[in-house]
Amino acid sequence: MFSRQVTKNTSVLARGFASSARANRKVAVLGAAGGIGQPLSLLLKSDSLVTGLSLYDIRGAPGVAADVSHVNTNSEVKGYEKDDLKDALTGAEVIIIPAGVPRKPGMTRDDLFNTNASIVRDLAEAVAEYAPKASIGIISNPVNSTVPIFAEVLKKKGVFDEKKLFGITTLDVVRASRFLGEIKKADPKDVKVTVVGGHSGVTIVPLLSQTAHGKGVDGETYKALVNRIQFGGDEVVKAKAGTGSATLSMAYAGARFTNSLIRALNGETGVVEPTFVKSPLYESEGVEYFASNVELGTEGVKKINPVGELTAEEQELLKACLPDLAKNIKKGVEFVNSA
Ligand SMILES: NC(=O)c1ccc[n+]([C@@H]2O[C@H](COP(=O)([O-])OP(=O)(O)OC[C@H]3O[C@@H](n4cnc5c(N)ncnc54)[C@H](O)[C@@H]3O)[C@@H](O)[C@H]2O)c1
Ligand SMILES: O=C(O)C[C@H](O)C(=O)O
Repeated sequence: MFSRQVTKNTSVLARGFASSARANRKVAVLGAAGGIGQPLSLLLKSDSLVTGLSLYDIRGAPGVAADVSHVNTNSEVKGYEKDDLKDALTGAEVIIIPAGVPRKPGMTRDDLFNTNASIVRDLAEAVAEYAPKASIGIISNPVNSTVPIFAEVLKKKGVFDEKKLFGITTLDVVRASRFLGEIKKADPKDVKVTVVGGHSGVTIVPLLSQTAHGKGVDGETYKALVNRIQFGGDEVVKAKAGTGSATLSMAYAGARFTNSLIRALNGETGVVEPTFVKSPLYESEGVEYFASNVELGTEGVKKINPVGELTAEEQELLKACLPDLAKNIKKGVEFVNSA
């Protein structure tokens, strides 16, 4: 799937680990029996960089694990459910979390807060206890709030490392690349779009001017494209008519992010992914977490790239994003600290 990377991976692994044991890259998926969790687990099983898979869900993960474990790649797969979180997390180096409820038509991501905030908080407590040094990727919505929730729990437990906590916003760039590719009749693999901000509605800020294909898009086409990137999630929620939100494209995006993270942890240089992290970029405006292109390294976040030059339209988009994002972040922080 990630063939270009895989070719590169092989050479990096060959260089970095030829004379030693293969790096332990055990990945835990929390929420592994869900709409995202199942295809994500399959994609991770087919990633040669993943050496072990620990699949946890409150229900159903042992069945998913038994199924996925028959795929003939080298990694070990184990399934855990109910109270087995300790065993699921022990030894995990990367933890990807799609646990929580998805939207139904008419809902915003923030409407999921009441249910998902406590799920994410409880999982964070377990991670702090059983895998405090792991790198963590959060998929559960609302990402703009669940990442701060996770961070606050880790801070309270004294194990927060801002280099190792990521909100997964890869789906926004996957969509942007596909939608712009459709308009420009270009292969999406050649269409790289930077998307910054957060992961919901107007907090999603595509920077089309920064890509050759996006530069010439203007007028109504520009407006419609920005709207489609910002509200692509709603398109899927509506089409699924009450049965959930994006699962397959999210699994693809989550597997891509995980593959990039592991390549960087393994020592590959120049690995850049967009992700929602603790960021200095707009901290002075009360926005403590922000998604931008982030260079990943052996310790997690290596360098947070600035947003670059913006057009007047993009400045307007950013102006609309920041207050909403600040509110979502504050809500997450207060959820943990007012309890
Ligand atoms: N970041 C993104 O771009 C993005 C994209 C799509 C969906 N999402 C979000 O991902 C989440 C999951 O979506 P889905 O479609 O897979 O939902 P789903 O309902 O199909 O699956 C969620 C799974 O989480 C499990 N779960 C619930 N509480 C748990 C807990 N405490 N520990 C472990 N597992 C638990 C459930 O049993 C279920 O199997 C939603 O919040 C959704 O909004 C985020
Ligand atoms: O739209 C949703 O609720 C799920 C996800 O955040 C998405 O962008 O598809």
